[in-house]
Amino acid sequence: MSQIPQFLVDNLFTTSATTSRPHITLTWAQSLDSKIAGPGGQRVILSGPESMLMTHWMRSMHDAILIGVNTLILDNPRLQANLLPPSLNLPPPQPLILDPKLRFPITSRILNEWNTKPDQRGKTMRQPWIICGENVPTERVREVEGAGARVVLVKLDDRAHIPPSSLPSILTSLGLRSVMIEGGSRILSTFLHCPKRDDGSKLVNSVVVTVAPMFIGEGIGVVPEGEDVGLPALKTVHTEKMGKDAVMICAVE
Ligand SMILES: NC(=O)C1=CN([C@@H]2O[C@H](COP(=O)(O)OP(=O)(O)OC[C@H]3O[C@@H](n4cnc5c(N)ncnc54)[C@H](OP(=O)(O)O)[C@@H]3O)[C@@H](O)[C@H]2O)C=CC1
Ligand SMILES: Nc1nc(O)c(N)c(N[C@@H]2O[C@H](COP(=O)(O)O)[C@@H](O)[C@H]2O)n1
Repeated sequence: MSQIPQFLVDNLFTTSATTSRPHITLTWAQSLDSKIAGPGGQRVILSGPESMLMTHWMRSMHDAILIGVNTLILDNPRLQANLLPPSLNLPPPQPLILDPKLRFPITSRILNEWNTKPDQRGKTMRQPWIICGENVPTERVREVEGAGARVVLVKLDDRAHIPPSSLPSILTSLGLRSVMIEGGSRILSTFLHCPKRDDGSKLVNSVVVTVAPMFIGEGIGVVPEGEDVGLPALKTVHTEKMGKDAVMICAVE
């Protein structure tokens, strides 16, 4: 797969997005028993090589990739599109971490890569941007910025979370036209439960799910236990077999 899979081009419409109306894609890989990780949040490789590569193409189609701070802590990801051919010189996606209390570990791999590979900046990686509550102590903000990340202060909701409805305006203020939200469970749940943007329009534009033919058993569900009520209806837009996996592109109704 040396170019973007055509079914993504045909069904995601990220290129028509603008900074004033950013495109939001929610995506994850799950087992047949609807788990995204093992016991205690242990990372599980669900995607086969073909669907993992497809995920990296999707990363490169969006201006930004977003995860929750627990995923950053548990998986220690790089959030790059490093499976794509380097010769294509595709602009790397902007990593965003939703981290209300600024728990971001400055020893994380994503920051280490940024600090130790200056020649790769803007080529294969971008500086991690951490979105946190405006009540975080200034000394902590300085510590994280001093370690090399950018900290973006935003208003929190009454649960001390970054309100999903406000993400579009945060993206607009950061000059980003599209975001691919990769998880984890709590982030997926709050975005799925929040139908509208602050301006009243639909929050999530696309949902892309990789289903791997395996059972995890005990583990982390797509949404946390007890939060599987009140989820929106989805409409299948396209289904594609990728190696051993099935990939579904859906729209929120
Ligand atoms: N298979 C897959 O595709 C993927 C699997 N995963 C898995 O998901 C697991 C982690 O999921 P989970 O523990 O739920 O953590 P998340 O990654 O969803 O992070 C949750 C944290 O994000 C912060 N947060 C900020 N804004 C919000 C908001 N609006 N709603 C909810 N939380 C918000 C909170 O931090 P605070 O508590 O500090 O307030 C919260 O505890 C890992 O095991 C990882 O392996 C992750 C991504 C993809
Ligand atoms: N698409 C997909 N398939 C899986 O099997 C996964 N476990 C994940 N996890 C997500 O990818 C992140 C790690 O990616 P990198 O190491 O940075 O390439 C991880 O944090 C999850 O967001 N995704």
